[in-house]
Amino acid sequence: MVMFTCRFLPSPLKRRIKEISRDIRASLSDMIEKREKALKGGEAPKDNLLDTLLESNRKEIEEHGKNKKVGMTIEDVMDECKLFYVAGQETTASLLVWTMIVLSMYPDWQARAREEVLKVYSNRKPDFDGLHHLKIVSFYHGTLFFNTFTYNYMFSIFSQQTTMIFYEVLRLYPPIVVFHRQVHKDVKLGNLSLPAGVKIALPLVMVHNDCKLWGDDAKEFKPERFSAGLLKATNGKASFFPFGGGPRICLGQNFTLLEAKVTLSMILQRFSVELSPTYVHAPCSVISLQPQYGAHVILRKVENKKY
Ligand code: HEM
Repeated sequence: MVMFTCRFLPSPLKRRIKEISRDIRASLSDMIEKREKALKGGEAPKDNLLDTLLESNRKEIEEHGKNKKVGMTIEDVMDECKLFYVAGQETTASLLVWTMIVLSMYPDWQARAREEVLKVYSNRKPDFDGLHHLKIVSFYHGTLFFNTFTYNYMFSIFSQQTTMIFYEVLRLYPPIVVFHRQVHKDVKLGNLSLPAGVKIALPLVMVHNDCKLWGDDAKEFKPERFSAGLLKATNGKASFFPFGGGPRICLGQNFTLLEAKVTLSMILQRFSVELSPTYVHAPCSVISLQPQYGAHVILRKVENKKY
């Protein structure tokens, strides 16, 4: 994979990428070895992704001992760890950065979100139960996606709470702006006939900003469009998919919204945020969507008697 994607890069850069890839592999392999030894030695699994993977793998192999095809290899475990890190870290950071920028641009929404956070948590550390009471930051919704399979899948594993502000940020500034797919067999899609093997790109950022789908105010930040739920906001159309869709939909979407809600709550409890005069609005996609010249925002401690 590294070889393929690096084909057109200058040699020193290719060498550096290979070095980094080797270092990551070595460090992961070392961690896995240590945890495997500890688990085999009877230590209780820790509550983290690596131990969960190793433990479930061990049980699977124990149950189907003679079948060599069962269970993950160390390479598989390493790939899963890398995938979760890459898929989860950059994207969540992008969501939070754009949220901070947008709340600096819309102080009224910032004030509404802070008021709600302080009402629910006061100066306490945000906990899971309180997240369900965040109406501006979150709301109850029926979810919508492309097909019954995905709908059921989403419905069954994700809580019904999501985020008005975060959804509007994800609509206007989706961390991943385009998906790629390869057609496996000849298929007719509307007026298009796609032969097997063709690669297609779906620029979701354009769909998210399309006036025909979202109305004349499509380019404006209006979290209230999600106030009655996703189904209502999209009018039943597949016009909002920051986490992809179908069987390969993002595994971390519920987790990321939870993580982002806790982080935003903690920031709003303590700080107000405003745009610096040096901020230049220039979204650009470098793996994830980023503010090209940085997120120049000014944080001020909130005048809150509780602090
Ligand atoms: C704002 C945050 C996030 C966004 C916008 C996002 C978006 C996406 C997108 C667009 C996909 C591809 C879906 C497709 O091809 O249809 C994806 C896949 C994935 N995401 Fe996320 N993601 C986010 C956070 C996370 C987090 C926090 C984790 C893990 C903790 C995570 C784990 C994954 C995994 C494992 C996949 C691959 C699923 C598969 O191929 O079966 N993501 N994500």
